[in-house]
Amino acid sequence: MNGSAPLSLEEAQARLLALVTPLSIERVDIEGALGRFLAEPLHARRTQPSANLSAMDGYAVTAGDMRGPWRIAGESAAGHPYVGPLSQGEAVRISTGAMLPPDAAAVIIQEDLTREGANLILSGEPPAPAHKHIRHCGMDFAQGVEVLPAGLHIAPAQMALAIAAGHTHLPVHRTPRLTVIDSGDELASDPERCAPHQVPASNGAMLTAMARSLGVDARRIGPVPDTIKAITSAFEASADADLIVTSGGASVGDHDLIRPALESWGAGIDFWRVAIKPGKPILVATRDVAGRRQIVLGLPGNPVSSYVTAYHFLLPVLRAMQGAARPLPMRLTARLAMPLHPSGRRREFLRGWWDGENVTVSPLQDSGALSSLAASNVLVDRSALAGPAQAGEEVRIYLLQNGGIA
Ligand SMILES: Nc1nc2c(c(=O)[nH]1)N[C@H]1C(S)=C(S)[C@@H](COP(=O)(O)OP(=O)(O)OC[C@H]3O[C@@H](n4cnc5c(N)ncnc54)[C@H](O)[C@@H]3O)O[C@H]1N2
Ligand code: MOO
Repeated sequence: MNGSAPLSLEEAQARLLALVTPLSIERVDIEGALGRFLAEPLHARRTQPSANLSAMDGYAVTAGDMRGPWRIAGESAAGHPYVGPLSQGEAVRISTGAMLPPDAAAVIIQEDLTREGANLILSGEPPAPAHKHIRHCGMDFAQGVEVLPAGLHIAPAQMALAIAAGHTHLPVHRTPRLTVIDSGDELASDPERCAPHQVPASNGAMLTAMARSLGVDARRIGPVPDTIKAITSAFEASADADLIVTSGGASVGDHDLIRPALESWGAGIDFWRVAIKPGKPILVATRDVAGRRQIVLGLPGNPVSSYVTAYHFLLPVLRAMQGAARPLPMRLTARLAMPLHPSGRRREFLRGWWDGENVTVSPLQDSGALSSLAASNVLVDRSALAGPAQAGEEVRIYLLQNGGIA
């Protein structure tokens, strides 16, 4: 394993996602489905709008009767339709969202009309085409059509559509159970009591928080000392987890014990090392027991390496377990606000700030520097062995917000 070459990011992501089977399907209350992924295509239970409606405030008139004058026959307000017949020479006062009387064929907006007692005179222009201000029955969707595909992320707009389509519950995949293990003798669980040879165990909380943003049921173990026995015990205590994430101990030092602990626990290592900076020593392992698969992600301990690998691997695998059709973050294009030095032998993800147009790369790119990560909203994607880049050149970026998915 030590001798094999690091995988590319895309190869490694594909190998990890190929290990995933989406979790079982359950039906949950629609608000509880927010942030999750639709497990089956959703069909409309009703037609929207379910009648012809006015899109403007004005007056409804019959076909071929666009010049007036008209006599005002009644009113159709939202929720209170006009039920009587409507003849040529008559108009019905109508508000936005109100049902069009069955005999009406046009709505003239009130700005184009003048009211004189019970009569109405055209003072502006009639609508062209005549049906311009009418929202026709089924304009949004018809009963029975697919309104949302399986695998879609359920955000507020998708939730609203599902409600409008007549649903109170949605099919989603069960949320993954995740265990996050901090490992390292130098880790202090209390940041207020941290000796100079120690470091606060910030990765566990950070990784748990990233996972919880996907609604995942995450729990933490540790900090766990650097012994194979202690790490193996932490794996054994994670028997119910679908996914186990470790941070630290993934590299090549004498105290980097995640790989031997995985082997002693009976897990098989699928791959170790990806040609990215930060994040090279990431590993992926699996343990299949009684027809159930547990996936282990061993993330590097450096805080920014942990974050970047969680962004590219942990969040995608959690989305895939929840049935996401597009589990990977999306890449956008931006312009550099400043020149960049040539890059090294690994593809690099540089912390930066994107103002919506230009991106400024942080001068501090050490993989231990949380300060520049916390001041960033994007990762700039630099290919391996890229030459110098000039200000104004296009670069690819990943948005950190919302894990980089829309
Ligand atoms: N000779 C080599 N040394 C290293 C290599 C290499 O290829 N050859 N790779 C380097 C790279 S790249 C990385 S990334 C690191 C990752 O190493 P580990 O995953 O073994 O991480 P640790 O050594 O345990 O810790 C690194 C660093 O991060 C701090 N840390 C660890 N856990 C936490 C935590 N839960 N919260 C906050 N900070 C944490 C730890 O104290 C260390 O400072 O290896 C390089 N070495
Ligand atoms: O991959 Mo390490 O994450 O360069 O610091």
